[in-house]
Amino acid sequence: MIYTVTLNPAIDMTVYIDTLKKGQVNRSRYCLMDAGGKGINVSKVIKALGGQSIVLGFLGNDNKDWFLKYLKEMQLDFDFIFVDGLTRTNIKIVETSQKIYTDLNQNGFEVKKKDINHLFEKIDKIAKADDIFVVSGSLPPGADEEVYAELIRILKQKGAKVIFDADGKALKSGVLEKPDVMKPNIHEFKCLFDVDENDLNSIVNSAKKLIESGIKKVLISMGAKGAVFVTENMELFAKAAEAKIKSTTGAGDSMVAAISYGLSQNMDDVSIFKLALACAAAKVSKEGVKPPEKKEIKKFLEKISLEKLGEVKWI
Ligand SMILES: Nc1ncnc2c1ncn2[C@@H]1O[C@H](COP(=O)(O)OP(=O)(O)OP(=O)(O)O)[C@@H](O)[C@H]1O
Ligand SMILES: O=P(O)(O)OC[C@@]1(O)O[C@H](CO)[C@@H](O)[C@@H]1O
Repeated sequence: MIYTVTLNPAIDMTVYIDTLKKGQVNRSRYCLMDAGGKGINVSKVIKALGGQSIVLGFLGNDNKDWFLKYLKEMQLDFDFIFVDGLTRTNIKIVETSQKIYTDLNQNGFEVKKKDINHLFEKIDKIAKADDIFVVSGSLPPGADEEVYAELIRILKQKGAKVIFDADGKALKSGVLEKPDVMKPNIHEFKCLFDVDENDLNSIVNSAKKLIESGIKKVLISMGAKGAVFVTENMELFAKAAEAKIKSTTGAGDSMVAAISYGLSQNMDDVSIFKLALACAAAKVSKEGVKPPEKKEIKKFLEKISLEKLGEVKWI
């Protein structure tokens, strides 16, 4: 089974506006609301791919009804730990005139020590060998930066596979526990290594250090510039597939969905990377944080071309 773990979910409010004017009253053209947070977006795309997953993590008690209704309508399975307070609302501004995408993310509800202990106990009970756990997103206030590291330790002791996507100090401590797969974007990757984001070789050489440390696959996403995939056997680069962009939110999560689904189906690395790029392109073609449909993903899959590193001309 695939489990996605989201400790800081969010109601994503995507606001479409021609141009955002700072310091003025702005009126949106329209706005979409989605139940989000990284792992939840991953589960949406796993479902679109025809896979099954269970959403785990925390959810705020005070506004849980709307959120749960959304997940039920999407036919997603979930098993949350409910905590005091409101699940945060994150604002995603899409400026249609200039294609600028701005995120305004909130801190989220405060979790207590007992909530964290409950989470560890629950995951310790659930996890079995060969399960796949996606551990992703920011930590809510009250959760110390070691929480992901401890979670990865518990999961690895059980023999579960861990796909990890975090930022900052939580990323730095989690990486030491050697998750099986990592999907940092280039900014997150720069928390770990002092790389020049315009120099593909320096990115690959740093990713190889993670592979040498025992991490099996590292996918570094670079927004519109594409992505790099480094595994024990290969180093690949691909440009982002051309797409009519409606919202970039959740593009990285779609890649994580492809990796987890691909692993659950024993897909090879090349197929996993292609699927990740196709899922990302299909996602950015959707408004708000809506998952793409399988037929849309398939259409993009035909257009993905990979380049072996060494033959790449960097743009
Ligand atoms: N502006 C864009 N144009 C074309 N493709 C894009 C664009 N933004 C993202 N993508 C595709 O989505 C992939 C993931 O994007 P990105 O690196 O922004 O992930 P991320 O920061 O983890 O996203 P998120 O946190 O919103 O899920 C990219 O590698 C690319 O294939
Ligand atoms: O604040 P975090 O947890 O880092 O990111 C949260 C978030 O931006 O990630 C998803 C997109 O990846 C959105 O659904 C959500 O709002």
